[in-house]
Amino acid sequence: MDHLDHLVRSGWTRAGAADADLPAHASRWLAARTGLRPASTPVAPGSVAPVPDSALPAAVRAVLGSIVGAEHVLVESPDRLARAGGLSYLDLLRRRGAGDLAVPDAVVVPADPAEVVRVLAACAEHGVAVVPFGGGTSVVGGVSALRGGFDSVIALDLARLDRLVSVDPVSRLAVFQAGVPAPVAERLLARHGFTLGHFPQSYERATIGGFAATRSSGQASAGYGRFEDMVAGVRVATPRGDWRLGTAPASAAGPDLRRLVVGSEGAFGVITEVTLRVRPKPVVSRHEGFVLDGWEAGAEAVRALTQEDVRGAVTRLSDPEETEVGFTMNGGWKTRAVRAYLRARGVREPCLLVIGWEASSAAALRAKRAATLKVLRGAVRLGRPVGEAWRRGRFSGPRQRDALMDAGVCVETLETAAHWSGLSALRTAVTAALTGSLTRDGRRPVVACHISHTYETGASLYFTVLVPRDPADPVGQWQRAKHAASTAITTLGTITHHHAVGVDHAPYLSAEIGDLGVDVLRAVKAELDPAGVLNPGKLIPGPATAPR
Ligand SMILES: Cc1cc2nc3c(=O)[nH]c(=O)nc-3n(C[C@H](O)[C@H](O)[C@H](O)COP(=O)(O)OP(=O)(O)OC[C@H]3O[C@@H](n4cnc5c(N)ncnc54)[C@H](O)[C@@H]3O)c2cc1C
Repeated sequence: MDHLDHLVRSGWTRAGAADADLPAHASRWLAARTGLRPASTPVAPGSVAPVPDSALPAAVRAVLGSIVGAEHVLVESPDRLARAGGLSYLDLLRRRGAGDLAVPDAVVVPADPAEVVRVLAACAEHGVAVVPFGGGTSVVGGVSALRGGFDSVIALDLARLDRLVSVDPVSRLAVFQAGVPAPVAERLLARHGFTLGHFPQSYERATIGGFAATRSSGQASAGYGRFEDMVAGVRVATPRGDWRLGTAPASAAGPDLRRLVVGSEGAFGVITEVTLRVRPKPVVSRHEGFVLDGWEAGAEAVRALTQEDVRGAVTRLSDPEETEVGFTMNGGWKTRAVRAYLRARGVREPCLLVIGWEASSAAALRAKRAATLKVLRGAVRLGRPVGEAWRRGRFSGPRQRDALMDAGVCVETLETAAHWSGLSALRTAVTAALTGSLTRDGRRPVVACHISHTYETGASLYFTVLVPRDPADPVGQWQRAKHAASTAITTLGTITHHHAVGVDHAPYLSAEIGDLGVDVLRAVKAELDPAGVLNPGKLIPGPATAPR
């Protein structure tokens, strides 16, 4: 299956680090700033993980083959290794040979929703754990092949559920099968003049079903909303049968059960179709860069833009550290000129703000932009080149992860959100927790942060961490830092704004939703998945969810 080959990977890109080398000036800066030394050699590059023999009994394999076709039950090592986890730093480390890697016993690739229902019924009957697998971009352990209490586990790859089922241009609705990757969805919608407007950084790989299962949020969320806001209906396969929800634009028929499915991370059922609200494709767009002096001024400006409803579809504020990292990674005479200009304007702590407007006409865009500029009177304008450079590179950040890992860097991200009144305290606490945990033996972390999803009442915070890898304990180094950050987050914000719970956040869930909330999730799971085969160890805290 050609389209799955790229999933056998040690990194984000097909070619690994070769896709995005680390420029020499960036390596020099990292060495000076973090203490990175050439001695910080990478763990073995490439996929060196051992693949155990498949534990799936031959009789069960035959049953699954009778449902999806024997050729769609894959048991070869590369196919299984390809679905052994997602794309977190720890996932990538494990594929490079550090720590234990959970490998599924088989990959089952059904063709349609009916086959998914039958596969789930068979797995429930035979006691086989099922890990739904979309694009495999989870960064929280969501696609780790955990068995729970079962002897075997399959990855249920949704790649063949790849159709745009229908478009209703009058109601502006489109029904997609769950395995459609985001770029394909956009291409299919463009033929009808529509867009979803959902562009997370994982856009190039993630799927419609994965977005719905994780309550994803894209870079243009200020204009188009979170993915859950786009979901008008869902079709879900459960071990107890097919379930469809969402028949009208609004309803008072009891609690909104779609909300129970969206964000259920494959623990309640497998989403097979999603009905999505679509929007006319914008005719014009424009991205510009601005600089505010200091985090507080920047956050205040973003709050004003949001609460006065004049932000762009993209509204993204970097803190001083992230702005500095961006300047340094770019390098070159243009960056030097920008720095000199900002100094001349008296800016001491530059915070880059990128605004992207979209509209159906040039006049409408001009009006939107004018309203934004009125609120941004105190900002230094850097103009289109800076904004458009961000737009061009908006999916390329992850490519540099491979090169950074090869250079011996621990590189990872985490995210949270809080109300405006508590946002800066949350940023300070998480930065301090990460810095405190990772400053060791001459290693000094870079902890950078940005706001990229804004709401009337608050915003998300997204942290990027760079620190020389601890060669003695690379896995433990990040686990301790993540635990420190998560502990700080539980008192001030949400444990996850858009990455979902997976394995990594499950131990912190009850602090947010209460033990009663966890019991409600357990009760729903028991009803929909009585045998407990669906994605064990994910979402719902339990013995399998100790911090990784
Ligand atoms: C570099 C990088 C950047 C990222 N940027 C963003 C971002 O900007 N915004 C954002 O929201 N997220 C981001 N993510 C996280 C990730 O891309 C999202 O969680 C995405 O929604 C996952 O989609 P996927 O198809 O890859 O799902 P997968 O990773 O395959 O699965 C995610 C979870 O959902 C379950 N699942 C998948 N499909 C289904 C289904 N059809 N039915 C039921 N359960 C299912 C899986 O079992 C798993 O628990 C990023 C990840 C990476 C690696």
